[in-house]
Amino acid sequence: ELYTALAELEELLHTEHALITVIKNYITAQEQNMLLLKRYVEAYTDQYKKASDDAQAYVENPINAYLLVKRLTTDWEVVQNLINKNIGEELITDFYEHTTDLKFPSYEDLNGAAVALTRLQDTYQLDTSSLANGEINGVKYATELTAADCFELGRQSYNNADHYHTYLWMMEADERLKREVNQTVERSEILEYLAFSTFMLGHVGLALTLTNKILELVPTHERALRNKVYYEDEITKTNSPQSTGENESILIIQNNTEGSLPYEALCRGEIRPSDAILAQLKCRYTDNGNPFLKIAPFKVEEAYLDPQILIFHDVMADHEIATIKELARPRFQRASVLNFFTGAMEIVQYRISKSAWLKEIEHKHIADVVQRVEDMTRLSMETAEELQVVNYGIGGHYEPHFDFAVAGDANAFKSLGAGNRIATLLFYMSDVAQGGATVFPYLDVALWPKKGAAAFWYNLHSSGEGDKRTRHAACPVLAGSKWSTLPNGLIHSCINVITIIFFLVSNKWMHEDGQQFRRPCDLERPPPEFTA
Ligand SMILES: O=C(O)CCC(=O)C(=O)O
Ligand SMILES: [Fe+2]
Repeated sequence: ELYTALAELEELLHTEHALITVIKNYITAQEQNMLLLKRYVEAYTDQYKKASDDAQAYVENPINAYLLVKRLTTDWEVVQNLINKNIGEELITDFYEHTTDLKFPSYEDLNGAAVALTRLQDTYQLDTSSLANGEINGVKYATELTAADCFELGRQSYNNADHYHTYLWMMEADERLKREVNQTVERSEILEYLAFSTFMLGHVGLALTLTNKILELVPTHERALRNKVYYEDEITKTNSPQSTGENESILIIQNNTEGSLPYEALCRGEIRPSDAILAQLKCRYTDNGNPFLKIAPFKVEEAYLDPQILIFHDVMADHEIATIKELARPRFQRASVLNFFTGAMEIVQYRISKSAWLKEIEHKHIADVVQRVEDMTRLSMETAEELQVVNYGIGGHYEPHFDFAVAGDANAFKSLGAGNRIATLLFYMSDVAQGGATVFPYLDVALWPKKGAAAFWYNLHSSGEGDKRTRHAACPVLAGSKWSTLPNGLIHSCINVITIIFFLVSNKWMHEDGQQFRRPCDLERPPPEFTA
């Protein structure tokens, strides 16, 4: 699976280069073969012409007689071999034998990439035809899609039973087909998918009109003939209105309920905290009381006050970022999520990225970063020595979630080692051209990734209870590549009823240590007016 991390998609360009080479080799070999065949046929024609002038005189010459026999025996055998020669098969077998290190995307990748595009389309409210023009928010990023490219997007949506996007992309394919000189797809095929998706979206009248169009193009189209009867029956049975064409298309688009989730408006940068809240936010230098930081204090920006969300600027150097990326690349695995009911780690559509874990002892740069986390947060890193490196793929995202385990859930606690995740520190290791913000739907806060910066917030109240206001999401990456690093599991140590139960069932309780002097426990509770 390659589409879930951009770092892996890059490798596909090597594959593409190898494919270009093999196709070129095939053409050269085929051309040489043709050249030889042309020479033979010219020689045959030449001799034949000479012979036909006077056949008898020609064969009376013993050399001519010999050559005639030769041409029709060994020469002909050579020619037959040239005609029969399967250059393609040889080249392809050889290609696969010698390029075992090349990565090939699978059909799941194709489907994943197509779904990602439709997700981006919804989240960022991108108009289908601009996207097909290779434009994202007015910036031209890619080449134009052909009718066949749009058709394939529609077909992938159809495979996922996503009729709305099937409809949008098949409409676009049909539009584009009208303008294509060398048509890349059959119109009847587009119309078939269009008819089916409009029917599934509840517009049987339009489905019938589209099916009639198929029959104008291919009067013997068997499926269309059957569907026509079915749709006509359906119209009489349900007393459905006849098609209104254009108006009905508008209705289909307006009735779409996808893409209207509130957090997506935050992803688009349409919402921000009130001016009253923003006016209170400050930037400052801080040494966190650490003498070591006196001459090089941290640059801290407040992104929100209650709960506090901080941005630390310039806390990861370019050379550290390069080391971390290099170490993580070969180890990427699809990020999974804990199933609270079964306790198993699962791969889910709502979290699309790849992760790798790096240990402090692997490289000085990692140890330096881990030490910096301790200096920044004043939390002990004893229980959080691993760094999780994340790279998001096409449309990669993580839908709204809490970073703390839901109270009362023994499985969730088990996965955390010991105790709940007290805080999250998120290093951004790349700028993201468009999209990819970390958003907090309950706070109207959006943090835009900035290379070398880090976001920090407490997930738990100091009582140990989860702070529901910290619910957050990673918005889909619209353009660019998003890399981030999270020290894993900053562990809280407040002993409450849940953790006591956990102690009793776990043998890892020795890890439950470290933060009690850094962030003392108290009885602070979530504000009563807030219910998530
Ligand atoms: O990458 C982001 O913006 C957020 C990631 C996140 O929420 C997580 O990994 O828990
Ligand atoms: Fe998170």
